[in-house]
Amino acid sequence: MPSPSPPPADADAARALAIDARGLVKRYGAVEALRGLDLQVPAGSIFGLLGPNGAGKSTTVKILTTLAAPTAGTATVAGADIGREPQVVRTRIGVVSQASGTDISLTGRENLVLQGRIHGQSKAEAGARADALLERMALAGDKDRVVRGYSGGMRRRIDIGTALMHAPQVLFLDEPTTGLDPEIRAEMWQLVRGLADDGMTVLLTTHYLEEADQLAAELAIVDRGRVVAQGSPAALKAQLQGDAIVVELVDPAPADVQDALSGIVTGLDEVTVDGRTVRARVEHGATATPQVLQALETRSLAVASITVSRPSLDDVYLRHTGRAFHEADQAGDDATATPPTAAATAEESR
Ligand SMILES: Nc1ncnc2c1ncn2[C@@H]1O[C@H](COP(=O)(O)OP(=O)(O)OP(=O)(O)O)[C@@H](O)[C@H]1O
Repeated sequence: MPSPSPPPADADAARALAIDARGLVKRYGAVEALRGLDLQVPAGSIFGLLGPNGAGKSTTVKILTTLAAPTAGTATVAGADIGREPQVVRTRIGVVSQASGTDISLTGRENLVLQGRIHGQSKAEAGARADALLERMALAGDKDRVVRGYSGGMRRRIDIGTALMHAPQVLFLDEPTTGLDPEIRAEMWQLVRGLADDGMTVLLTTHYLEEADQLAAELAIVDRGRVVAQGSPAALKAQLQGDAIVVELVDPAPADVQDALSGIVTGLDEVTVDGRTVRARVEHGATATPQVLQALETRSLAVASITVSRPSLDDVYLRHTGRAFHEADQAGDDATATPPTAAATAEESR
């Protein structure tokens, strides 16, 4: 006999999913951009897709927005199957890519109205919706100026307004704040939060850890074509016990520095070395700091600085990929490379 309210067999069954991707694979010739990517995005919230350059974020978005077909795997977006119902998917999604689709020779309002007309709206309907969105995007005062004269932040807002003209259920935002200064970035975050407050699902790709931390209710860390961790930023950080300890040495660290520290400092874990930087996890940062300093001094290794901090998303990334995020981001990832082991260091991504 089934119980009146059985617990869900699968946590995903208990929440409505705006995006449900299973086993996505994408090969470009010999390059395997996606290697079996799974992604479950709850409806009505901001979801961050976080990963360094080349991790596979853009490829994932291209597939989910029906611009590219997966080599293998399936996905539904806003309840429609990307393979069987691509037209339906397209009517239910809005896409803001890094390359703006806005016509800079038209006014802000003309761009939005044009988009509405393309989606089959009457002139009056498109005009009314454009005005409401321009108000929402804080562009009402500039709506009759040509976009060529807009600032970077204003252009980004016009791009978002244009993508919202047909009232999509899911909005894809690809690196929405790249190139914007911090003040404008904060304004953009407010705007995106407002969209989710109104029930829209926002899939945000970013390589800014802080952006993912601030904005995303939940995020997936993508590394070399796979999701290696998914959860709320707080939950992902909470999985890491203890403190992060980072030592900057004056000279490059010798290869055996890990052994030197692990043997002497109690409770030291996950030691990685990257040039002059030594990172580790410790149970109690305050207790371990003098021990670390002493161990390094015994080896005549001069210390430039030492910091102890609570786990950050950088630490989460390091835990799941074996590499520091900024290193992987700068290097770009080689999708054909062998995935690293947990003990791998940033050296591998070079
Ligand atoms: N059309 C293509 N042909 C060949 N290789 C490709 C193509 N598109 C992407 N790739 C490769 O697939 C991998 C994933 O690329 P993708 O653009 O999805 O990464 P990303 O995480 O979005 O990075 P970025 O932030 O730089 O856009 C990379 O190794 C990239 O070089």
